[in-house]
Amino acid sequence: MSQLADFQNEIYLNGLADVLPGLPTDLTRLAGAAEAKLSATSFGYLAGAAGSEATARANREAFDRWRIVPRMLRDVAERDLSVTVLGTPMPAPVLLAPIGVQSILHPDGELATARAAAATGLTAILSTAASHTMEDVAEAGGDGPRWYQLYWPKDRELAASFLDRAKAAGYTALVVTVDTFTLAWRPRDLDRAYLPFLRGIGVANYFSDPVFQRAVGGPVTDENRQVALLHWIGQFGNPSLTWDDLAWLREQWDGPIALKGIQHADDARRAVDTGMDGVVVSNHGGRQVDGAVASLDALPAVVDAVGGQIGVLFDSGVRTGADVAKALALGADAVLLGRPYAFGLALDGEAGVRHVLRCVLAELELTLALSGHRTVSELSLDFLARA
Ligand SMILES: Cc1cc2nc3c(=O)[nH]c(=O)nc-3n(C[C@H](O)[C@H](O)[C@H](O)COP(=O)(O)O)c2cc1C
Ligand SMILES: O=C(O)C(=O)c1ccccc1
Repeated sequence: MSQLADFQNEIYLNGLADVLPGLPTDLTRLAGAAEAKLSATSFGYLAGAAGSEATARANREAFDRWRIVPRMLRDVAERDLSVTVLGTPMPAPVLLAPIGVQSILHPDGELATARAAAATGLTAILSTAASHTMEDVAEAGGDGPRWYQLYWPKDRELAASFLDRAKAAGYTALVVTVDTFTLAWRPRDLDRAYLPFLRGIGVANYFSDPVFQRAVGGPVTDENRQVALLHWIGQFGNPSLTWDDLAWLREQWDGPIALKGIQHADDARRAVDTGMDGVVVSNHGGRQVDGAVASLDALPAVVDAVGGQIGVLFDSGVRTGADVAKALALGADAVLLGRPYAFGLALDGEAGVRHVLRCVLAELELTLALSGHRTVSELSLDFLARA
């Protein structure tokens, strides 16, 4: 029977106070609620995007241009949305996108996110730029599945150290973000001259690293803090990387690897050719190249190009369960949820993230069932029509 959609029954039967942390169930309303709670700088960093934010808007508009065409009388009594993606079994094809610096949203930051993900059985992808160390986040997540996102630093030894630590802490798959070797032109942050890192947020995994510490003359203290921050700025991204470097990465990590930030079919094919296990079709939520194509519009060509040889994950612009269903119908194997769960974190910590995840999963299952689908594999382009 239905499991993920049980959240709906729980709300109706047990009442609002017992089930909901007072947050909207229309997930498109989360941003407004979070804005009222956060400082202008934190909200600006989270909700903002690159340039005129045209690509961030385009991500949403692309979803609106597809409409679902429900099918009837197909016996959807037994539903099962579970899938296995890059070796990880999941109750539904939804993961938590890597979002750095989460302590600007809530003091528990990534620890709360890891706990909420574990409670719902979903996989959280931890950012290299997390505000808590990957070891502490792994402990918070307990038995829950976890993947690690790499921001590939200039120093290979530091990169290798990150990967060793991630392996030791039980992260099973690696997501390498290739669209952000530097932050883009982001007016909301520029107008306030706000960067979390310069306030020491998002550097926990660097400052705690033995290779990093060696480079700054020992553990980071008040004395060498400025040196450490400057070293971080110099190390964070590597604009010289090419496809050839992936061979080295492949040697360092024996689990699955996915490249995050792929938009072009030829890049997706190169990911296959270089032995990657997956790609994440993403424009970083419109935060990098303003004017870039909507991520959903880039998805079909990538799906076509890889022809099932490797996994295709998707993010940017997903806000509701129906959005997840649309991306799956267009060929994604799974979808990463970004800002929505971060809004939940800002609003109510672990409970807020759990709320958002449960709403998305319930809405996804109801959308599929009410449209005549029992499993994710039954979805096809037939599910959609152009608006
Ligand atoms: C505040 C914030 C921080 C982010 N930090 C990272 C990060 O550390 N690593 C990364 O690969 N992507 C990062 N992303 C991008 C997300 O992983 C994801 O691609 C994006 O949020 C998806 O778009 P959506 O928010 O519209 O769903 C960040 C996004 C936001 C909003
Ligand atoms: O803000 C971002 O989009 C992002 O990816 C990032 C990069 C470095 C540190 C924290 C977040």
